[in-house]
Amino acid sequence: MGQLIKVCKALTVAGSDSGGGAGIQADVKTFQEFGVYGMSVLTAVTAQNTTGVQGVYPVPLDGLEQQLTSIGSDLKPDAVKTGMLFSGEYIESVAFFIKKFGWSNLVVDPVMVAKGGASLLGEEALEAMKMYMLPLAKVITPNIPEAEALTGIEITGDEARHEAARILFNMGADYVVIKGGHMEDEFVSDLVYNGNEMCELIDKRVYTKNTHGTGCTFSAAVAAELAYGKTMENAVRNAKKFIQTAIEHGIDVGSGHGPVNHFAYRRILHEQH
Ligand SMILES: Nc1ncnc2c1ncn2[C@@H]1O[C@H](COP(=O)(O)OP(=O)(O)OP(=O)(O)O)[C@@H](O)[C@H]1O
Ligand SMILES: Cc1ncc(CO)c(N)n1
Repeated sequence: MGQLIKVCKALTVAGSDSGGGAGIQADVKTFQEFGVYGMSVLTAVTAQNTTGVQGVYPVPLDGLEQQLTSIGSDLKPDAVKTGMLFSGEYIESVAFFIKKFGWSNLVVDPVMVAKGGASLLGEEALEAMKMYMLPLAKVITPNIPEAEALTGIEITGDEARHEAARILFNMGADYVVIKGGHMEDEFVSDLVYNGNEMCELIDKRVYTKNTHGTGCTFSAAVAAELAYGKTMENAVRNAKKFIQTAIEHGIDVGSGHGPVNHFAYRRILHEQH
């Protein structure tokens, strides 16, 4: 007779990346690495590889809603992460179901544009993101261009980044993490704001072209840690360690921007023991 094991569960609501480095695939791989049971609701299928995005095919709205209902009627996630949400209409629907099922520990990664420049969210969706998703978020994890789009502030230095964090906090998230991968410094700093204190998570910049999926992986790691009941402070600190190791040991596949290494953290821990 098999033994049944109780596990923590995390759900990602995002787009599929056929190339396996970002989107749903990055999220579920990351959940697995953290020992969390991963579930997924697809908003869209992207035809994508390390050289870019070749196509975006949304899942029909009723298909999105049925997936959310299927999860909600049977499996209660301990944390939920959203990534590519495709459109304002889809955002409104996802927010409706999150409220309906009372899901908490929501990590909103406001994915807008893929690294190569392809749009993953309609411009009309910005208002829906602010109106429906941010008030539900435990944490929002924009990169610099996303923080700029949501706040209307040009982030040219620390002062502006702090101001953007305050504005995002006032839109309703309990915590704001503005990721610093897009800045050019020797160290990469992610700014964390809880409405009270600003704190920075800092590590050395890795000079590599293999950074596909960094944002998805970081926010999925935060969700996995929240699913375990970790505090936000510990969740973001451990997620930063996880992504740093994954970038340092990037994977050599494809001819373009290769993916980060989702199993590096576990491998390295094993090698050390
Ligand atoms: N070259 C790098 N070296 C070290 N850490 C990095 C590097 N690039 C990004 N990071 C880290 O990776 C995480 C994601 O940051 P980034 O700003 O790249 O997100 P993103 O733009 O949303 O990523 P994505 O390409 O998936 O959309 C952050 O924790 C950031 O500090
Ligand atoms: C499906 C998907 N979601 C998110 C990103 C952001 O990197 C991507 N490239 N593809």
